[in-house]
Amino acid sequence: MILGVDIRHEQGGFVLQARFQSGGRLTALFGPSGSGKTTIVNAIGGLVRPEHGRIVVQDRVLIDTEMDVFVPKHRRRIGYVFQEGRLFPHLDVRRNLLFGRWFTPRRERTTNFDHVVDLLGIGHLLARRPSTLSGGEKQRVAIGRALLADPQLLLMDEPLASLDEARKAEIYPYIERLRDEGGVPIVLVSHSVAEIARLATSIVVLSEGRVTASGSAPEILRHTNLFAQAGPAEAGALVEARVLRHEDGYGLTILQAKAGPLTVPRIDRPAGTPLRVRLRARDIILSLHRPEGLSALNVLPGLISSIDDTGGPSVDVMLDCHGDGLVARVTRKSVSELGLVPGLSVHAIIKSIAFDPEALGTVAPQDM
Ligand SMILES: Nc1ncnc2c1ncn2[C@@H]1O[C@H](COP(=O)(O)OP(=O)(O)OP(=O)(O)O)[C@@H](O)[C@H]1O
Repeated sequence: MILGVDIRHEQGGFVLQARFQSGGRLTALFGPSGSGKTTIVNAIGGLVRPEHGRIVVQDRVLIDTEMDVFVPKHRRRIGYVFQEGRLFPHLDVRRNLLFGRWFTPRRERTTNFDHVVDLLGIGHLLARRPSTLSGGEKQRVAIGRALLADPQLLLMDEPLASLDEARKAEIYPYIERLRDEGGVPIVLVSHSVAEIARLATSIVVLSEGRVTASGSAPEILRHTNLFAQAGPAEAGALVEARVLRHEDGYGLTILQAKAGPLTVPRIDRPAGTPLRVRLRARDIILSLHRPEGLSALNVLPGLISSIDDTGGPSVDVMLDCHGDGLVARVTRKSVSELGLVPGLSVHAIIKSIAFDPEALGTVAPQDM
């Protein structure tokens, strides 16, 4: 277990009572404003002292109120990356990066400077002052500074929230590399389902100070009702696929997933690249028979594994498509008229343009 949190804390009229464990390399904390995400991050980092409970990071107990253990902030070895990078304006990038090390005892400094610079692609920025960097570059430097302090855990509290979509897209691949090659587990606070679909290996969903769900990213994202606040059907399945080939004449790429081949708008990655793809529940329709004469390019056969009926007009139908878990959001009327029940074989139909390009990320093969 990388992270174990079981705390109770009151502040103002707000009661946080959060309990979860995560073994994921990137754990996303997701929930509406005021649900307690930052309070949890601050409790892990030592900025908030919870009244009751226990926090364990990489088998090290940071807080245990029953045992009277409270490791002070500066002894925790927790890295922080804030929404605005908080770099020192009077120091160049190299000195900003090295600043991270000053608080780490010499014998514990194991992170290699050049490796971090390379991982984050900031070698060409070393002599520059923060005021001359773009928002995305500043965040990459802030991440590097936190990493060079040799943390046991990296806390990122909405690190991309102040960036526009283009800057976010520029920084995602670096966070993916950090997740897959950085060797430091990450806790990321995010409001965006697309962002966590792309980056998270584990997800903790919070609501009003309580954990409403936690588990692996593919498992949690399939339950669309957990993400109701982000839009009626923002959630969907995460599947792992590889780039099979490109059809340049049509501007398309064919991916291979366990569920079958998937045709998507062209992705500029070489054949063989592993990717995670988010298939939103609202973009999938179901058919009892293999359709013919249909313009949609993706038709995946599968079995209904369960039906999530939360009482509203739409229902989430969980599918097992040769080992890939998909979810389709259909009307309650369709469930009844088509006679959809667990065990029935169906065809999932997805338009190729329905893939969420924002959520298309690379994935380490052992991830999913
Ligand atoms: N120092 C404090 N004193 C009193 N109440 C506080 C304090 N800090 C936060 N709160 C309250 O605790 C609740 C949880 O806040 P928190 O910042 O953890 O939420 P959040 O999920 O991170 O929200 P956001 O997404 O808006 O950042 C809120 O109701 C907030 O008003």
